[in-house]
Amino acid sequence: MKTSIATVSISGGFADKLAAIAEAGFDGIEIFENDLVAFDGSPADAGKMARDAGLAITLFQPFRDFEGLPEPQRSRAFDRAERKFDVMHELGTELMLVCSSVSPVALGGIDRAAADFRELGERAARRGLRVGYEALAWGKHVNDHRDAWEIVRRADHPNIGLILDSFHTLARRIDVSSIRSIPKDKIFIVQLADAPAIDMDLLYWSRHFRNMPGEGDLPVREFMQAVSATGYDGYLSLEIFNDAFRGGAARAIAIDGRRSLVNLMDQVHRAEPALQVTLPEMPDRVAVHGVEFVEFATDRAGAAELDRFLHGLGFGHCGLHVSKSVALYRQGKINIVVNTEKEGFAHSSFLVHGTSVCAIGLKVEDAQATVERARLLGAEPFEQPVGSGELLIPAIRGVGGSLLYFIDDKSELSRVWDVEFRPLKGNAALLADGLTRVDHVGQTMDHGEMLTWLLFYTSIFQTRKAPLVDVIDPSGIVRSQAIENDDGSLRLTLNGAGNRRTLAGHFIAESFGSNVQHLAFACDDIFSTAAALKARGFEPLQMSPNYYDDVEARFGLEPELADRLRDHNMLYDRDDFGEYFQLYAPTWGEGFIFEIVERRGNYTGYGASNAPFRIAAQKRHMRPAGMPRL
Ligand SMILES: O=C(O)c1ccc(O)c(O)c1
Ligand SMILES: [Mg+2]
Repeated sequence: MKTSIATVSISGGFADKLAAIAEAGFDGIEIFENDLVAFDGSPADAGKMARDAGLAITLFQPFRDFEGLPEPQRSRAFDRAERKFDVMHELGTELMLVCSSVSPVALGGIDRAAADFRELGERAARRGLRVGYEALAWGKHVNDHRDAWEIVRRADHPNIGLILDSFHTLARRIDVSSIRSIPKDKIFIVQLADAPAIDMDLLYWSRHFRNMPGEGDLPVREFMQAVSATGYDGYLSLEIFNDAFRGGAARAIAIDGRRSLVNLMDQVHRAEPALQVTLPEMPDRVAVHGVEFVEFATDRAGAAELDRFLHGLGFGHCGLHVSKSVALYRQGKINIVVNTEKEGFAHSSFLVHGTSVCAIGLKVEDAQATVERARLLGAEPFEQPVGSGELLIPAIRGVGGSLLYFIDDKSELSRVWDVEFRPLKGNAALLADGLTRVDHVGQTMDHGEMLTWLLFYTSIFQTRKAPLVDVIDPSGIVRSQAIENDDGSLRLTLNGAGNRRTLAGHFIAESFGSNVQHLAFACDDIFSTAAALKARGFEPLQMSPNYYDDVEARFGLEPELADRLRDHNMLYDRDDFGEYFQLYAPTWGEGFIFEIVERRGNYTGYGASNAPFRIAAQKRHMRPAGMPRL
């Protein structure tokens, strides 16, 4: 697989773009003309910089409004092309992209366009160059790759070929099987982009909302299967026009890009094994069986606070690490690890973020395979020295530099609790209020990071994304993207904060970066859990009385149920598949959220419709009178 990316896809100046692209492991770049025009060296300098960075220049683009012109515009277009051929010569690239004309004076006619391309092919051949033709989805006469291919076919010139761009084909829902019969030698390059399913003007959609394959909703894999069926094995070149990427972190976006291509071709290979795909052997996306543990990093004072809080939720302090200052709290299948070591990863994490979740442990089908796949997708494996008698738990870096550890049943990793912890007898049995497992983990991040982590989780694990949901905070919108596996044993929510005054934004600002903000625990009978917690002195987050009047009216609830909800400060939601009950603890620290939920039937959501009211309640709780408004 040969990978390339258009310079428009990455933020920064030309040198920044090159550095990020090269570091992410791409083989080449497409030079978007504006990036060259903005660059303050010669085209030869730009070409040298790219080659010095180890990058081929795979394409120079775009050349616009060429075909179908009447005279005198036609002759001028050829003159313009010759000027750009000069630039390409200096740059050191041999392929130019001509996109279909949007000129109001352009005339239609496949043969007219074919004749123009034949002549352009002659001129390109004299210079040792090639020209590829791409159908823009909004082209005036040509907006379908099948028409562009017919023009290229009739131009019948070795230096004229077709350029396929997944966006233009898929945005118009053009049948991709039409690609399979195109001779591979006539496909000069393949551009790839995905996009979220939004109903809008094609040009605007393309120029602002494209994203990496796998980050959007277009069937890019099917498109790429059709391309691969031709035998095409040239560059796969990302061409991503996206407002957020233009302002994003160049290195992170480049890594996402490379990850998206490896994942895409792996998916293509698995969907249609007969296709020739050159990729290193890699394990398939790994099945996850749940959250095995959540680890907090803190100090002694923080640990004492957490201890009180966890006891209040019915967790028993039931284990001590054999050699480290690490405590284990348990309830049902939930393991909470509290790490107060004075060195190592957890301690560094505590110094940066304060008391916070520094790691999540996932139960997976195969821990080694997970790290191997993640590594091939550009994730960062993590290792630190382990003490004698401890297990080396495979791990990678996740959101905000935190860790994802992997436990499986295949190896001795499954015995980690017995091997690494001395039981504290008695405590566990005393407590336990019916919490069974982690229902979901909410990770809060800047809005611009959401696609990065969406691709991270969906490319490494057998998971899929749920529809994006807007969570309405009184101070702004927080976008929430759930990622789930089929049996619901893994549910993650990525919450993207747009500003610092939302509860999510405040949390990122105060804890210095993206992190787990929200832990939701499942139970089987939330009313009995609520009663048991109450008996222990647990005081839930106080909801406004108006909420209960509204929820009763909205769902037509029986008055008794509404009263029970009100008595327990419980929240309620319902969808076509089931019901959802939520009980919140008061916010902890700078907005950390513990929640208890019960799903009845097959409720699919996370209570987004309750979010405005619960966030308002949380903010009231966090802002004692006289404190500045959040
Ligand atoms: O938006 C455009 O104009 C444009 C230009 C060149 C391309 O390759 C493309 O896909 C779109
Ligand atoms: Mg394109």
